[in-house]
Amino acid sequence: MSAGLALAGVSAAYRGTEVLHDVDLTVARGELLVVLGPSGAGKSTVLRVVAGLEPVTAGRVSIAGRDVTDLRPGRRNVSMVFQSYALFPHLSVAENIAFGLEVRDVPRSAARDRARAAAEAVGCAELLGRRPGQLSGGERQRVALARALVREPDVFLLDEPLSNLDQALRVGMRAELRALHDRLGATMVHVTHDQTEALVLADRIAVLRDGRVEQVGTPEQIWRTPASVFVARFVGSPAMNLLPADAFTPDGDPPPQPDGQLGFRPEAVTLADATTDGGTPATVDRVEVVGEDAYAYLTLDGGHPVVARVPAARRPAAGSAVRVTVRWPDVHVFDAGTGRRRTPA
Ligand SMILES: Nc1ncnc2c1ncn2[C@@H]1O[C@H](COP(=O)(O)OP(=O)(O)OP(=O)(O)O)[C@@H](O)[C@H]1O
Repeated sequence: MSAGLALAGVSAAYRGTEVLHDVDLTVARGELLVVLGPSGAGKSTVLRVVAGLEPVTAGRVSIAGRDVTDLRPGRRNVSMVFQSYALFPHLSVAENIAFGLEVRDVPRSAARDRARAAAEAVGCAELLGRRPGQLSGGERQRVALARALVREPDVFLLDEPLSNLDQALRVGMRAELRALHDRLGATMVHVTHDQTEALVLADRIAVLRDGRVEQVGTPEQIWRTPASVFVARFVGSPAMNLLPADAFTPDGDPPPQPDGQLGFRPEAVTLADATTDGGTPATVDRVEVVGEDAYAYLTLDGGHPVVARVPAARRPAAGSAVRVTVRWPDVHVFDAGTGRRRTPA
């Protein structure tokens, strides 16, 4: 794997309080890595450390095979796109895009040509004469991307660039961003707290929790074999069900160590009439219909809550009694103490 970016044993602190702890991450050249985690996990700090905006307290950062740990931001050849877009309001779109080039002494006419090419690449060439105040959120986002692009960086750092857009625009821009990545063959690190965005966009996802890397894997690995209860519950909506092993008996042959905590996704749950044999008795507390799907919120006999995803056309009625079945192959077993995965990957 040729190295686009590597963090090795990186720690970082704000005013003496460590917020990144011994982070190891590698991003291959041309790879799109999404850093996913809840608010405060340290996602932005990872980007700031790579960009050189925050110093490390331990570890090394290298970009395109070059150790940049002690280099100032301007010498690292990275471009960062912020959630706020950070455009200069008094400059035109063309000047905003070219700004990074002019401070680098690129001649004016060359800078103008490159700004136009970057604007064309992200579909905002018709906006070059406007000012940021005259743009929609989606248009500002394109301009911010063009400004990152024009510098031809070794690594793009994207800090929640889609979070200020409405849902429809976010979905559209997400696909465009992925297409742009593929066209450029760019090395990108994209930060988000949105698990769907991560699953759709990423080559690989790094899940961050309290300043530590909890798991790194392809979207499929993160989804199918979450390494811990934290990852299992963070990815997927509604969240994976989690029960103590003695509260519930799945169907079929159990794995070698069926004790600990059992996790299963809402879509792994089958509901049957209360009069059928087998399964665990439960009561339906409430039902939410979302288009073709329905989410049934249940309480098992014994008091544990479970969510089931079923076809809306076959949803149970609130207040009714049902039987809940889950098959062992759909069950993830986690250690009750550490929360780490027990069932093999
Ligand atoms: N300038 C700062 N001074 C002190 N503490 C900070 C500073 N910036 C961030 N922190 C703290 O560092 C930790 C990590 O913050 P960071 O912004 O990297 O998290 P994040 O995962 O990007 O969160 P969000 O999704 O909310 O942006 C948090 O506990 C935060 O409060």
